Amino acid sequence: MARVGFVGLGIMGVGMAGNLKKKGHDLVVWNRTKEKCQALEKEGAKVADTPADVVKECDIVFACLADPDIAMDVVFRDDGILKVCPGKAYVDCSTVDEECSNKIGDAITAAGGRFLEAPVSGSKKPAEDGTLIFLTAGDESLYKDSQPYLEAMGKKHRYLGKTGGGARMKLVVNMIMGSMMNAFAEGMTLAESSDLDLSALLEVLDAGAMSNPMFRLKGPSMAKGEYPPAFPLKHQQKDMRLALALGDKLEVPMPVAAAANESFKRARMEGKGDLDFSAVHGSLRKAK
Ligand SMILES: NC(=O)C1=CN([C@@H]2O[C@H](COP(=O)(O)OP(=O)(O)OC[C@H]3O[C@@H](n4cnc5c(N)ncnc54)[C@H](OP(=O)(O)O)[C@@H]3O)[C@@H](O)[C@H]2O)C=CC1
Ligand SMILES: O=CCCC(=O)O
Repeated sequence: MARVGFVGLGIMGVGMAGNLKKKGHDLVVWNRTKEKCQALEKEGAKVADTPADVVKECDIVFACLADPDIAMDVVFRDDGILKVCPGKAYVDCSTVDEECSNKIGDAITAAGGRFLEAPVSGSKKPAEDGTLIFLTAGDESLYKDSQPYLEAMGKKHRYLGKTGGGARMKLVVNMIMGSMMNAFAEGMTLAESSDLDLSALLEVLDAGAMSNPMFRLKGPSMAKGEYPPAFPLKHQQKDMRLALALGDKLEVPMPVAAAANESFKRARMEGKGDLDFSAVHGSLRKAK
C-alpha cells in the first residue's frame, strides 16, 4: 500500500491520521509540537522533521491545520510542502477561506503537483470514529485517487467542483452552526434565569422540530457550565469571521451571523478560545 502523509496532529488531525493507520496505511506524520506525534509513532507511524520531509516520503499528503495563515505557512515556508511538489498530491482538510485555498492550489499545481481542498464537517468524536463528512473541491483526479483515504476517515464525501467550492460550503455550514449555538446558549441562559429546569428544556427541544445532534450532544454539559474542547471556540470565531468576509464580498446581509461573531469575540477576549465553542454560553451566564 502507498505511503500516506499527515501534517497537523491537533484535535482533528490525530484522530484522522489514527484512522489511516488503523486501516493499514503506511503513515508518515509531522506536527509542530513533536509530543503530539508520540501516540501515532507507538502505533508504527514514522515521524518526519519537516513538512517537506513528509512529502519526500509520500505520494499523497493530508493536512489539518488551525487557520489560513498557518495552512499557507506550512506550504510556503522554506521546509514546506511546496519544496518537493512535482508529481505529489496534497489534500488540505483545514477550514480556510477560498483565497487561501486558491493560493495553495495554484502554487502546488504550478509546481507540478495536484491539490484538493477537503474541509470536514464533524468534530473530535467523528474524527476518532472515522465518520467525518468531506467537502472536497479542486483536482477531480485527486478526488478519485483520495477515496480510499477519505473512506478510512469519513462516512461521506462530496465533490463540489473547482477549488473554493469546498471552502465556501464549509464556511456557510459553520456560519449556520455558530449562529445556532448562540441562539441555543441564549435560550439556555434565559431558561435558567427564569427558573426553568434545563433538562426539561433540552427534553422539549429534542421532542420537537428543532431536535438536532448538536443540542443533544452539547446541551447536557452546557447545563453544567462545562465546555470540554471538541471544536475550539477560537476556530469557530475564525470561521464566523471568514464567512462574514465572504458575505461582505458578495453583499449578502448577515446580521444574525454578525451578532454571533461578536459573542464569540467577547468569549475569546475572556480567555475562552481554547474551550469548546459552546463556552459562548459561559459568557452569557457570566453577563446575566
Ligand atoms: N475541532 C473540530 O471540531 C473541527 C475543526 N475543524 C478545523 O480543522 C482545523 C484543525 O482543527 P483542530 O484540530 O480542532 O485544531 P487544533 O487547534 O487542535 O490543531 C491545530 C493544528 O494546527 C497546528 N498549528 C498551529 N499553529 C501552527 C504553526 N504556527 N505552525 C505549524 N502548525 C501550527 C497545531 O500544531 P501544534 O500541535 O503544534 O499546536 C495543530 O496541529 C481548523 O481549521 C478547524 O477550524 C474542522 C472541523 C471540526
Ligand atoms: O468545523 C467544525 C465543525 C464541527 C461539527 O461539524 O460538529
